[in-house]
Amino acid sequence: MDSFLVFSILACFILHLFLRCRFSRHRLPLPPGPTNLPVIGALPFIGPTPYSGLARLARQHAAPIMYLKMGTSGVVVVSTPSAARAFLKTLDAQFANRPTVVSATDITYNYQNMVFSNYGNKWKLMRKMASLHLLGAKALAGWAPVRRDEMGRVLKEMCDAAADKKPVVVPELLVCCLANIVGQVTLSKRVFSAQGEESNKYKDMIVELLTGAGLFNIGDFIPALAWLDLQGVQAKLKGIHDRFDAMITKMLDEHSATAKKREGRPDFIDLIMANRVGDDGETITDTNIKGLIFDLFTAGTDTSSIITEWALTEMIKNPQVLKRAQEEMDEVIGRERRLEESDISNLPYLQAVVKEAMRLHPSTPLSLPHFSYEECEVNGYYVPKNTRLLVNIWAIGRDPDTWEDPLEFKPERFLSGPTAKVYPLGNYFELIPFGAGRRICAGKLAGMVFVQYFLGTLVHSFDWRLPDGEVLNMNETFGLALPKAVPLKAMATPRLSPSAYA
Ligand code: HEM
Repeated sequence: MDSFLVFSILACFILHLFLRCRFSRHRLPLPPGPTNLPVIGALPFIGPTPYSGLARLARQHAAPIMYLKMGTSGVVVVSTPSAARAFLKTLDAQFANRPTVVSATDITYNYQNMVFSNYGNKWKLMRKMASLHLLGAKALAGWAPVRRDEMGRVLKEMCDAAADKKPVVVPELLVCCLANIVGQVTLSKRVFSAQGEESNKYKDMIVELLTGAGLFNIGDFIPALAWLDLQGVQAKLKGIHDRFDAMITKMLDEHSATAKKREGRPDFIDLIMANRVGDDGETITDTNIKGLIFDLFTAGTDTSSIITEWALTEMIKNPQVLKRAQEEMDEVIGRERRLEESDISNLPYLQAVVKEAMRLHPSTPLSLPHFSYEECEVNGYYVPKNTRLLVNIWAIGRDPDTWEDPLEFKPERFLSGPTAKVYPLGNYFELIPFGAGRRICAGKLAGMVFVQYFLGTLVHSFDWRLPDGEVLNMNETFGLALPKAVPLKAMATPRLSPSAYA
């Protein structure tokens, strides 16, 4: 009897604590933010470029953590390093899901890819396999020869253009090269024989996809209106998905027809197929495999190309930066050979240039949306369940309390002074171009190598100038990614011994 009484008192006490906790949380205020209009919420206040519109609203409301309604959906936007840390470190597990949005249904194979699947066993298995066989440090080192070979082909194309006194369109060369790298390591296939009409069509398709996916689609925020597809976004994305799916299906068919030729030399898809069941019985399905291939071709090509293009553009705009980077490379590498990946650790100024480009021109300015199914409390605010999280990477990189002269391109800030030690792989919330926490970019190591190796090679191997009569255009086009509005077209003149390009 006594123990029953003690148990009852304890149970009442716990229930009381639980209710009090719930009750008091509800009495906490929501984070500050703009007025929410009925049905449309704060959508009209955001403007045409959401990353800068949301940064402006956060400043106006003094709200590093800002809450607003986009349509009928609750959204938290974080715009400073400490606000990002509060969500991507302290509340990371809770916000590690992705929202379900109508415009993503097709392009994610109904959320069966890695990028858009919810946090759970399937996602963990896909990430583990990707890290083990493709994107982790050891696997990445294994395909360095593919990167070297593809970069060599780019150099030859550029030398031909220089001999013909023609300019090169930098993102066209880079995306073609990256697609060929991803194709080879994933499916043992060079996707394009050379940069040209086919590869440019592919590039346009990715740009269209990322622009469409980044648009604030009304149907995603007011689900009752989704069937109307008012902006035509859903139809457009479905069209792009169908084209991509046809390309992936064809590549997979060829892949299985050529399996014998690869015996003893498995590629990523061979390895996934051979290890598709996890320890807990979770299985990577054929649809997951298609989704993964889709992720690698989309997330793995344009992102690195965009940052390399911006970095080179900033160097052409700031010739003293270009000159200092070339001097460093001439001293470390000389002019008799081209840059190798193993040189990068000896090129601190090149590394600083890359970090500065990632700070000022992050390729995914609002990262990818996160989602929490549970309510929570953060810094004295109440955040309801079913809230989306947008991390404003663009605003964090320009935060005036963190960065001196935030709008200036100054790689030197990463060589000495308070921000010298900042590194962009998720531990320093001042610079998170790849995000942070559990959902941090699965290809972050590859992304770093791509940008440093490509940029370094382009700058070491060529002198750069704009075609006569042209001026540099620094405008951005917003989508999920943030490319230059006008692709960088420039004259590249070889500066190494001819044998270095062989
Ligand atoms: C400089 C280049 C790159 C940048 C700036 C970048 C940036 C990002 C960002 C911001 C995210 C979202 C993180 C989040 O949700 O919090 C992401 C996710 C992802 N990225 Fe990258 N990325 C780059 C290169 C790559 C490459 C080369 C690959 C693969 C070949 C890749 C594959 C992925 C995948 C699979 C995800 C989804 C991860 C998940 O949801 O678990 N990325 N990336």
